[in-house]
Amino acid sequence: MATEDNEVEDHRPLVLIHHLPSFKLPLQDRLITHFRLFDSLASPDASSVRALICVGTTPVTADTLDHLPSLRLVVGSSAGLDHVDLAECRRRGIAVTNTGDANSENVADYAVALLLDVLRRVSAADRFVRSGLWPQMGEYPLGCKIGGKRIGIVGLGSIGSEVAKRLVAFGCTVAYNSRNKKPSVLYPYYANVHDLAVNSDVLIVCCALTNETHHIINKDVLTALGREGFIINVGRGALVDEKELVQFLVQGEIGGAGLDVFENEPNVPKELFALDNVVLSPHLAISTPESFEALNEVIIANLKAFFSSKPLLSPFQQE
Ligand SMILES: O=CC(=O)O
Repeated sequence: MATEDNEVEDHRPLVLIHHLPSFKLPLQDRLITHFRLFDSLASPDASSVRALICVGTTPVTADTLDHLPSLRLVVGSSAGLDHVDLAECRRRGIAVTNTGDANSENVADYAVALLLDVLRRVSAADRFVRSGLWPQMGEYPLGCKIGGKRIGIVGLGSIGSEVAKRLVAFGCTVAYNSRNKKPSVLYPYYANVHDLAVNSDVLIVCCALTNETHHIINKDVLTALGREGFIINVGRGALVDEKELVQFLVQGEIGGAGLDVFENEPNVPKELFALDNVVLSPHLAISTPESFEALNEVIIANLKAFFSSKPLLSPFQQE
């Protein structure tokens, strides 16, 4: 429609891209076809905006929401939403979406990659070759077989289920812990993580970070996992008591770890750098071009549904 001064009226709904300077939404340019974007809480548009995209783990706090009196939707660009004050959103009648299961396969692949790397010592072998040590090779420390390992999955949501499927194909056995036993799942269920650890060679942490799951992997669980046990974390850093984990690794009281997430990202405890039985990764488990496509689609679909008063595609549901 043309306005009086012949400018074309812009019907694209207004959306706030909420991000820390260090975070950028992959494929953000594609959103511009559908939405009018701005990215500052200080903008005059903040008072009227109804939907916000939260980029990465940028915090959405009560203070953020105070700038946005008309806000009715927070669209998360991650599966985990521990950086969003969900209780405050609920109190203010603001709906929240996450990425649903759009990236579960990518994250599950990465959990398995970390597990293979730690147990078969792939990154350590790579460092060994690159540092020119192969010609003088004496006894190279052996890795261990994947098949037959008892895998304990902490959080059998869509990521955990994909991990289970993959590791069963490797000949592993799977058991799990989650808030509730899942009636349709045949893997053995342990109501607490300690008992799961006693009966596992590897713990794979895939659950959401909440008040209940904060430091769910603590000293007792690490002790139960034992010197031959391994831990893989693709959930959130604070699911593991990182200080304890570092102590256990430095003292050789657990077998090794594959970590994509840390308690105080991007800071990684320096003690881990010297350990060949630890694989470190900078919170990359979801990051593939395919996953960025899927992420973009789910964000657009949620926003379109919201602005046309249809049911949201992936309202956040706690596992
Ligand atoms: O960490 C990544 C995610 O929660 O999607």
